[in-house]
Amino acid sequence: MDEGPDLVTVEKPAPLERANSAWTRRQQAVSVRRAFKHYGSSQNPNHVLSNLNMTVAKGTIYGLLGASGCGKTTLLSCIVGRRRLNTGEIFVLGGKPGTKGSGVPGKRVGYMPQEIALYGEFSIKETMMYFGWIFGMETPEINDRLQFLLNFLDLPSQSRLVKNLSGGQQRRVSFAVALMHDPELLILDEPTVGVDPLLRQSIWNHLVQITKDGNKTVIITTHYIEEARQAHTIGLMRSGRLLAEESPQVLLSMYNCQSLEEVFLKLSRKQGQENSPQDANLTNNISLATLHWGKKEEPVYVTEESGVVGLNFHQSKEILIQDNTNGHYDRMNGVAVAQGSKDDSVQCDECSECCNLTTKGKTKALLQKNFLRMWRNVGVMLFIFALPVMQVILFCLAIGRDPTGLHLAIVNQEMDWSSRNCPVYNNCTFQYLSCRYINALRNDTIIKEYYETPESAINAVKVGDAWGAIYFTDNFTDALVARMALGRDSDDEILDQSEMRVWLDMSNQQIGLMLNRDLQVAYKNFAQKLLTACGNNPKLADIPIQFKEPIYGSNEPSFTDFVAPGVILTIVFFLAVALTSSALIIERMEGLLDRSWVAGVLPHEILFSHVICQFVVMCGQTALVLIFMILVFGVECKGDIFLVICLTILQGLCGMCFGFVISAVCELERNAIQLALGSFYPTLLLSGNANCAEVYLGLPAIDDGYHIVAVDAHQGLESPRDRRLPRLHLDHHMDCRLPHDIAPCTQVQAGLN
Ligand SMILES: Nc1ncnc2c1ncn2[C@@H]1O[C@H](COP(=O)(O)OP(=O)(O)OP(=O)(O)O)[C@@H](O)[C@H]1O
Repeated sequence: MDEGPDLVTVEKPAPLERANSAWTRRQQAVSVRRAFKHYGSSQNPNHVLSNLNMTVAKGTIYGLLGASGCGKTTLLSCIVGRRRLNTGEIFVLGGKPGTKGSGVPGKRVGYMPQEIALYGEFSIKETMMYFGWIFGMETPEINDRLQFLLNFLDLPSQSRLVKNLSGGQQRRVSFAVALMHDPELLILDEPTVGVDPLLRQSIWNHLVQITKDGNKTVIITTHYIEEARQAHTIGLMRSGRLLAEESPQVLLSMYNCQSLEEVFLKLSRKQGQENSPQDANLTNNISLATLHWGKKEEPVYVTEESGVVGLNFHQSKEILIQDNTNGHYDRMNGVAVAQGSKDDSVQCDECSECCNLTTKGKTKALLQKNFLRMWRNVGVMLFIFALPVMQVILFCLAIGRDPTGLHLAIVNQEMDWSSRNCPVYNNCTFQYLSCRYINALRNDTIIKEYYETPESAINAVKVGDAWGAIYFTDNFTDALVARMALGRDSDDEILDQSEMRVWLDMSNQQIGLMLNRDLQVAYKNFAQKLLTACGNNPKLADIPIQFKEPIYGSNEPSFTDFVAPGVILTIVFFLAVALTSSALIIERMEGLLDRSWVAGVLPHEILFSHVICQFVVMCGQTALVLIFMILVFGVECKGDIFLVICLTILQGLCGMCFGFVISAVCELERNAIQLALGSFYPTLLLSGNANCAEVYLGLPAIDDGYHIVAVDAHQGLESPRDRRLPRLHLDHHMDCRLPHDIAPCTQVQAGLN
């Protein structure tokens, strides 16, 4: 039985060697050392990369193969700087990804993620423009490159929208984006899925072509293992480790296999057998060393340098390097200083770029992206512009007006029920005062329905046919006259008979209070007219409180005007919350944010572009809302309109910030929607905008001025106890002829005349 190849352990390097090895690592396109990565909490981690070493030489195609879920995408996302390792080191193009001046993420890499990660609302050309501008390319240059890529990848017309393309076409557009700026390092996560064999071959040919001169490097993952034969190196990955890292030819001959698939299966089986629980933490180097390689005499090279895993690793790399037409090998070994200085100069340029907040191209690309996405989405456009207008119209039509058509069940035992005759006298006649009072009730809000008995009227209220019932006794007029004439000498019976009795349905507080108010206002009007007809001062009908011209507002304030500012602010605030709270989430979920970040867009640039876009939208919404409120519905604006606009926009900015917080803390769109909706009432109620809250909660939108009148009149007239209080007061302290008589005096005066 064959024994595995010997493991050649390399001694711990001396300081100079270590410096050299660090230098050598920087010369590789990608070098990963002792990489560990897990998802989830540290208590319950899901280990994805376990002590992984990987070396990708410059100017090569590196095929990363492995079963689904073995960690390929995770490794690639760490290489492009989208994720961080838990421990370990990565060098990409001489620098650590994510550090200033490394150019990674940025235009030095071209990344094609596994998901499509393209804006569906964009055409192919717009997609290319977007990424081209981000990469700092000029428009004519982008156009040239676009033509080449359209032909090369056999793409449909450049004006076709990405969302209308087939899955395979979308993948090709995604591939074209990665190739767009002709990057130094191309990272392709399954680019050939859904691509026909002919095109797949031409893609591979292209990759071979671009790596020929040694300046471009490609890392590619694929599930079509056999197509990876065209790669210079193959990394076979399993369970977060590299089982082998070799050239395809060496692997095939080493394992005596016809296909790479067989090699992979062999290696996987071996690893499965060898990987007992106790050696699970050993490095992949050691587990490989224990494999039966079939070439007993050949040692496995395990050096920190190569991160070696397979046989003859260092050799195969040398061959590749020597193959490079521009003498890369020589430079690496002999002209190290020159190479180093080249890298330094690259870093320096990048540094000066880093100092700028953003670039013109990125700003242009991001702004155009945000506006185009909105413009092309009919739902979003309606949401942005039609919704606020609709809300304003509904508010102005539905809120602040008195309800109309309220049925009132009237039982008037003074009138002739059979002929329904209820005569109304407008002179100083004390007959049928009940009919005169009923005539004073507002006809626009109250629909008068006559009933024969109090029981039937009350029943009408109970079954919902009327909002209230009012009852006049058969000698109401006489009792009222006697009450006015006798004043303090009136007995209980006179007082009782002279009262109209009212039963209201108060289940709807707003309607109940409004009817209450109208019944009392009608009494005031009735008394004033009677006093005037009898030659008395109608003011005697008033309660002795004189409301002067208000310091602010008017004596008859409009409820609509009162609530309008709150409604305007609420509309602008919550529309801003709704628009921003999911903006980032959708892009994040579709992998669009990741792709833009890998292309070199920074978080503050994304935020800035959204703020600008949202600001423009908010200005439009503010203009629409104010035009409809003030110009169309005549809501009064007495202050400075400029201040109104500023305050409204500031409120919108608050909504936008709140939306961004939601966007940042929520992973899924539905969580964001839940949080945005759930925050509606707490925000409304805690913002001090109680009037607005009243409207939204459906609380009575009763005019404050009337409310006070209603409360006073209520205290003076309704309950027997309250009714006596003013009288006692009158008995001891007041003369009814004084001009400041209180309400009961009105009745006395009216009766005396
Ligand atoms: N964001 C994440 N949170 C938690 N676990 C994750 C996350 N992303 C990936 N994983 C897990 O990490 C493991 C490796 O996933 P990864 O996507 O890197 O595999 P892969 O080799 O690219 O698979 P495939 O070939 O199917 O794309 C999987 O078990 C996956 O469930």
